Amino acid sequence: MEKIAIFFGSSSGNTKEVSEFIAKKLDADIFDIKDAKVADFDKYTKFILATSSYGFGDLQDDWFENLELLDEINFKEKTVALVGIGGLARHADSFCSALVDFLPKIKGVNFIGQTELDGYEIKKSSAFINGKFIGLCVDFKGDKNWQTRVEKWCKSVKESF
Ligand SMILES: Cc1cc2nc3c(=O)[nH]c(=O)nc-3n(C[C@H](O)[C@H](O)[C@H](O)COP(=O)(O)O)c2cc1C
Repeated sequence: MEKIAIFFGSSSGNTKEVSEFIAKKLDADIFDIKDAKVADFDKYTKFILATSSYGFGDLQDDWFENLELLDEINFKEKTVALVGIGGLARHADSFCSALVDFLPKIKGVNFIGQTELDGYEIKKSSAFINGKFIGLCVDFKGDKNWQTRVEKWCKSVKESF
Protein backbone atom coordinates (compact mmCIF):
# COMPACT_ATOMS: atom_id res chain seq x y z
CA MET A 1 0.00 0.00 0.00
CA GLU A 2 1.20 3.48 -0.83
CA LYS A 3 2.45 5.37 2.21
CA ILE A 4 0.59 8.16 4.01
CA ALA A 5 2.40 11.45 4.71
CA ILE A 6 1.75 13.32 7.95
CA PHE A 7 2.53 17.04 7.96
CA PHE A 8 2.42 18.53 11.44
CA GLY A 9 3.02 21.85 13.18
CA SER A 10 3.76 21.80 16.88
CA SER A 11 4.97 24.51 19.28
CA SER A 12 5.59 22.56 22.47
CA GLY A 13 5.78 19.04 21.02
CA ASN A 14 2.28 17.73 21.71
CA THR A 15 1.11 17.56 18.10
CA LYS A 16 4.49 16.10 17.22
CA GLU A 17 3.98 13.33 19.79
CA VAL A 18 0.48 12.53 18.52
CA SER A 19 1.73 12.62 14.92
CA GLU A 20 4.55 10.22 15.74
CA PHE A 21 2.07 7.92 17.46
CA ILE A 22 -0.16 7.97 14.36
CA ALA A 23 2.85 7.44 12.08
CA LYS A 24 3.71 4.26 13.98
CA LYS A 25 0.15 2.95 13.81
CA LEU A 26 -0.28 3.70 10.09
CA ASP A 27 3.31 3.20 9.00
CA ALA A 28 3.28 6.77 7.70
CA ASP A 29 6.10 9.16 6.83
CA ILE A 30 6.21 12.31 8.92
CA PHE A 31 7.23 15.90 8.16
CA ASP A 32 7.44 19.03 10.31
CA ILE A 33 5.69 21.77 8.30
CA LYS A 34 8.40 24.15 9.50
CA ASP A 35 10.86 22.50 7.08
CA ALA A 36 8.48 21.03 4.49
CA LYS A 37 8.75 21.72 0.76
CA VAL A 38 6.27 21.30 -2.09
CA ALA A 39 8.45 18.39 -3.30
CA ASP A 40 7.73 16.56 -0.03
CA PHE A 41 4.00 16.67 -0.77
CA ASP A 42 4.45 15.72 -4.42
CA LYS A 43 5.58 12.21 -3.52
CA TYR A 44 2.28 11.27 -1.87
CA THR A 45 -1.43 10.93 -2.58
CA LYS A 46 -2.55 10.33 1.01
CA PHE A 47 -2.17 13.00 3.65
CA ILE A 48 -2.77 13.76 7.30
CA LEU A 49 -2.49 17.45 8.24
CA ALA A 50 -2.04 17.97 11.98
CA THR A 51 -2.04 21.22 13.93
CA SER A 52 -2.56 22.54 17.42
CA SER A 53 -4.65 25.69 18.04
CA TYR A 54 -3.42 28.95 19.54
CA GLY A 55 -4.83 32.42 20.16
CA PHE A 56 -8.54 31.91 19.74
CA GLY A 57 -8.59 28.86 17.50
CA ASP A 58 -5.73 30.00 15.26
CA LEU A 59 -3.30 27.73 13.44
CA GLN A 60 -0.04 26.79 15.12
CA ASP A 61 2.65 29.31 14.09
CA ASP A 62 4.59 27.15 11.62
CA TRP A 63 1.38 26.16 9.86
CA PHE A 64 0.28 29.78 9.84
CA GLU A 65 3.53 30.80 8.15
CA ASN A 66 3.49 27.95 5.65
CA LEU A 67 -0.21 27.55 4.91
CA GLU A 68 0.21 29.04 1.43
CA LEU A 69 2.37 26.05 0.55
CA LEU A 70 -0.87 24.10 0.28
CA ASP A 71 -1.97 26.34 -2.62
CA GLU A 72 0.86 24.84 -4.66
CA ILE A 73 -0.18 21.25 -4.05
CA ASN A 74 -2.41 19.52 -6.54
CA PHE A 75 -4.84 17.76 -4.22
CA LYS A 76 -7.03 16.49 -7.06
CA GLU A 77 -7.92 12.84 -6.46
CA LYS A 78 -5.90 12.80 -3.25
CA THR A 79 -7.09 11.68 0.18
CA VAL A 80 -6.79 13.93 3.22
CA ALA A 81 -7.58 13.59 6.93
CA LEU A 82 -7.14 16.28 9.59
CA VAL A 83 -5.85 16.03 13.14
CA GLY A 84 -6.31 18.80 15.70
CA ILE A 85 -4.66 19.06 19.11
CA GLY A 86 -6.10 21.43 21.68
CA GLY A 87 -6.98 22.02 25.29
CA LEU A 88 -10.53 21.51 26.50
CA ALA A 89 -10.04 22.84 30.05
CA ARG A 90 -9.17 26.38 28.94
CA HIS A 91 -10.31 26.44 25.35
CA ALA A 92 -13.68 24.68 25.26
CA ASP A 93 -15.04 27.62 23.25
CA SER A 94 -12.46 27.27 20.45
CA PHE A 95 -11.46 23.66 20.81
CA CYS A 96 -9.24 22.61 17.90
CA SER A 97 -10.86 25.40 15.86
CA ALA A 98 -7.72 25.91 13.75
CA LEU A 99 -8.57 22.81 11.73
CA VAL A 100 -11.16 24.78 9.81
CA ASP A 101 -8.40 26.87 8.21
CA PHE A 102 -7.38 23.83 6.17
CA LEU A 103 -10.76 23.44 4.49
CA PRO A 104 -10.40 26.10 1.76
CA LYS A 105 -7.02 24.59 0.84
CA ILE A 106 -8.24 21.03 0.33
CA LYS A 107 -11.41 21.56 -1.68
CA GLY A 108 -12.42 18.60 -3.78
CA VAL A 109 -10.22 16.04 -2.04
CA ASN A 110 -11.44 12.69 -0.83
CA PHE A 111 -11.94 13.98 2.70
CA ILE A 112 -11.92 11.31 5.42
CA GLY A 113 -11.56 10.94 9.19
CA GLN A 114 -14.44 12.96 10.65
CA THR A 115 -15.21 12.01 14.26
CA GLU A 116 -17.95 12.07 16.89
CA LEU A 117 -17.67 14.08 20.11
CA ASP A 118 -17.04 10.76 21.85
CA GLY A 119 -17.28 12.17 25.38
CA TYR A 120 -15.61 15.54 24.78
CA GLU A 121 -17.68 18.42 26.20
CA ILE A 122 -17.04 21.39 23.96
CA LYS A 123 -18.79 24.74 24.17
CA LYS A 124 -17.94 25.77 20.66
CA SER A 125 -15.53 24.79 17.94
CA SER A 126 -15.19 25.85 14.31
CA ALA A 127 -13.95 22.31 13.72
CA PHE A 128 -17.34 20.92 14.76
CA ILE A 129 -19.58 21.04 11.69
CA ASN A 130 -22.92 19.32 11.17
CA GLY A 131 -22.59 17.39 14.42
CA LYS A 132 -19.10 16.07 13.79
CA PHE A 133 -15.50 17.13 14.18
CA ILE A 134 -14.01 17.56 10.72
CA GLY A 135 -11.06 15.45 11.85
CA LEU A 136 -9.60 13.72 14.85
CA CYS A 137 -9.55 16.16 17.78
CA VAL A 138 -7.39 15.42 20.80
CA ASP A 139 -7.34 17.09 24.21
CA PHE A 140 -3.71 16.17 24.71
CA LYS A 141 -3.20 17.33 28.31
CA GLY A 142 -6.73 16.77 29.59
CA ASP A 143 -7.46 13.33 28.16
CA LYS A 144 -5.41 10.60 29.81
CA ASN A 145 -6.90 8.16 27.31
CA TRP A 146 -5.84 10.08 24.22
CA GLN A 147 -3.85 7.17 22.89
CA THR A 148 -6.95 4.95 22.86
CA ARG A 149 -8.86 7.66 21.00
CA VAL A 150 -6.09 8.06 18.46
CA GLU A 151 -5.66 4.33 18.00
CA LYS A 152 -9.38 3.90 17.35
CA TRP A 153 -9.23 6.66 14.75
CA CYS A 154 -6.21 5.12 13.06
CA LYS A 155 -8.08 1.83 12.70
CA SER A 156 -11.09 3.62 11.20
CA VAL A 157 -9.15 5.68 8.65
CA LYS A 158 -6.87 2.82 7.63
CA GLU A 159 -9.72 1.34 5.61
CA SER A 160 -10.49 4.62 3.84
CA PHE A 161 -6.94 5.60 2.91
C1 LIG B 1 -1.93 30.96 24.36
C2 LIG B 1 -2.60 29.64 24.06
C3 LIG B 1 -3.75 29.63 23.31
C4 LIG B 1 -4.41 28.42 23.03
N1 LIG B 1 -5.58 28.43 22.30
C5 LIG B 1 -6.22 27.27 22.07
C6 LIG B 1 -7.45 27.26 21.35
O1 LIG B 1 -7.97 28.29 20.90
N2 LIG B 1 -8.07 26.07 21.14
C7 LIG B 1 -7.56 24.90 21.63
O2 LIG B 1 -8.17 23.86 21.44
N3 LIG B 1 -6.38 24.87 22.31
C8 LIG B 1 -5.70 26.03 22.54
N4 LIG B 1 -4.52 26.01 23.24
C9 LIG B 1 -3.98 24.72 23.73
C10 LIG B 1 -2.90 24.13 22.82
O3 LIG B 1 -3.40 23.93 21.52
C11 LIG B 1 -2.45 22.82 23.45
O4 LIG B 1 -1.68 23.11 24.58
C12 LIG B 1 -1.69 21.90 22.51
O5 LIG B 1 -1.49 20.67 23.17
C13 LIG B 1 -0.35 22.46 22.08
O6 LIG B 1 0.20 21.57 21.14
P1 LIG B 1 1.64 21.79 20.46
O7 LIG B 1 2.67 21.59 21.52
O8 LIG B 1 1.72 20.73 19.44
O9 LIG B 1 1.67 23.15 19.85
C14 LIG B 1 -3.86 27.21 23.51
C15 LIG B 1 -2.67 27.24 24.26
C16 LIG B 1 -2.04 28.43 24.54
C17 LIG B 1 -0.76 28.42 25.32
